[in-house]
Amino acid sequence: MEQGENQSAGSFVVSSSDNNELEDLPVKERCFEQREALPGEPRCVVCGRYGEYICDQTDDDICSVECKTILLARIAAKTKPAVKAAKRVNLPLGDESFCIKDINFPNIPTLADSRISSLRTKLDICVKGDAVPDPIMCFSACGLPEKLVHNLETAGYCMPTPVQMQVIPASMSNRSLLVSADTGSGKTASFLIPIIAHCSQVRSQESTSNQGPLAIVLAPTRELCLQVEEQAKVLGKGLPFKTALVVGGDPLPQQIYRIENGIELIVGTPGRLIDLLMKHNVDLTYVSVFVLDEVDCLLERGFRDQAMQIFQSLSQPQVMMFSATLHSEVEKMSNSLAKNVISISCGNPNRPTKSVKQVVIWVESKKKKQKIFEIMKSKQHFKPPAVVFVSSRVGADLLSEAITVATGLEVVSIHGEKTMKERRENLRRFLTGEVSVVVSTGVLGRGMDLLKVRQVILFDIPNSIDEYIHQVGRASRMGEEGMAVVFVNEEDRRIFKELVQVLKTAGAPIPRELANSRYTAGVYVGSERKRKLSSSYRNILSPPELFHLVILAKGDSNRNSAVLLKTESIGDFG
Ligand SMILES: Nc1ncnc2c1ncn2[C@@H]1O[C@H](COP(=O)(O)OP(=O)(O)OP(=O)(O)O)[C@@H](O)[C@H]1O
Repeated sequence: MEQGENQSAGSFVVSSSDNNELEDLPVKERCFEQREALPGEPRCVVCGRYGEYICDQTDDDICSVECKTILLARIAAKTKPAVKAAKRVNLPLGDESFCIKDINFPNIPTLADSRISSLRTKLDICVKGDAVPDPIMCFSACGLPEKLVHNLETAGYCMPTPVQMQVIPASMSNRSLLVSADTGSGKTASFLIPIIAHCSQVRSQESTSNQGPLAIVLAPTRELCLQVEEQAKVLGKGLPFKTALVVGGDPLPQQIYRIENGIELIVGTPGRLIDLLMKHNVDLTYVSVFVLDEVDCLLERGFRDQAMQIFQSLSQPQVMMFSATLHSEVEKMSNSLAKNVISISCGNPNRPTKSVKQVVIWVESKKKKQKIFEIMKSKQHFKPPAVVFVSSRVGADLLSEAITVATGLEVVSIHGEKTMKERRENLRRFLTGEVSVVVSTGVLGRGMDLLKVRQVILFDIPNSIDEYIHQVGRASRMGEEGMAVVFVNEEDRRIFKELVQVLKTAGAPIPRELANSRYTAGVYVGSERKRKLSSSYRNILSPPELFHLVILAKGDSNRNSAVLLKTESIGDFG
């Protein structure tokens, strides 16, 4: 069972599917003993066979001890390439030019407190806590290793995003953090950059032979762990920084082997990590950074006990907690995990990112399939690649097959009952554009950076408004415009109130049935932005593609006197 799947779980236990049949296979000695790689699987960089484990001295996939030896010999023979000096970002002088503390240039005067707070306001950053470090404006401003700055440039990260501007210096001053920022705003790099800097600094100074992990990142799904580890490898390339991925469905012996051979960062799901820690003695003495990505989810019933168990096996680490949705309960819990926590909030957390247009359609359950077929057959409304979210595993399989039959589109599904191999392969096919639609349960709902996706369809609305915010957020990364089409009907009444509030704040059209429902009683659905709302409505829905849509007259709190904007002609979405 994973985050976002519609099965009552009770407490999370390591399921048997977490330990698949491959687990007991030993590491291959010889190259010929290894099997051929299937499409999408990692390949050995030496012979091209299945890359069963990763060579500990590099980040490359390797099939066997034999190929590892060849690879290391090749590396040793090569001369070290020259490292290009990191480019400095030259900020223009004048009113809009800020110079924040730069350890490379200690003589440059820094901003007065009032300018710092005005800078934070401009960047939409709010901070709470004692002695919060000033934001940085460029990556080279806080003593990151040159190689890391180079890797950031190579990855196309020219400037930090607002959340990174504040989180990186705060984290590098060893403070524990609770961070909320929009979906797709760069939270992952904001914790990976300080972790990589810390690990490579420790390793380059260390006199002991300790090779145990220095940092742990927990995330609720395997796919998210995979993605975070992948990003860590890209940003930490060429530094004394190695990672281990500890997720269910992948063989445990390889994960243990990798950790035993010395790594700096473990990225894992709580269940599998506990499993590994119980079966194998891993020295956690030197773990000084503990990250909870999607912390609100990790501190929910089901994950909380395991996350706490892992936390308790560490000795007072710096704790960094991240999510696009945070509430006071998590804030209270975060204070029990660490002292003197800094709270950082960027942009518009607890709301869907502004760059996604929300289009909510009232559709009765038995008509949902027909509606999604119509959308996917419409050149005007279907904007692939698209992610369709459903509430159950069976539903994901059935719907993906049904879409293929009805539209001819090739569709894959991803959910917790599939093997890790199938999940990896389906995700790869989707991300490489081989298939244009993926139907998923909540396992792709949080944290997944599905870069090209600009459309999500919430076929089943999730159980909570927080999951709604995360799922809608898959349609936009770094402020790119996207669209979320949301099917709603009476069965979703548990979420009506919050949904109406969210739609209202975004200036999104509210279907008449939703606005008039008795379950939205008490929520003022009138809008002070009628004109703006109407025009945004027209942008999305040029006739004849009209919903049953109401927009209340300005200042009119009587929901029954709603002004009904065109209900007669119902087009593709109707
Ligand atoms: N400084 C930067 N410059 C350019 N691109 C960046 C920068 N930082 C992050 N990105 C890119 O922005 C995208 C979104 O980042 P990320 O996945 O970390 O968002 P997030 O805030 O964790 O979102 P979510 O809440 O959905 O998990 C990624 O593709 C990432 O590579």
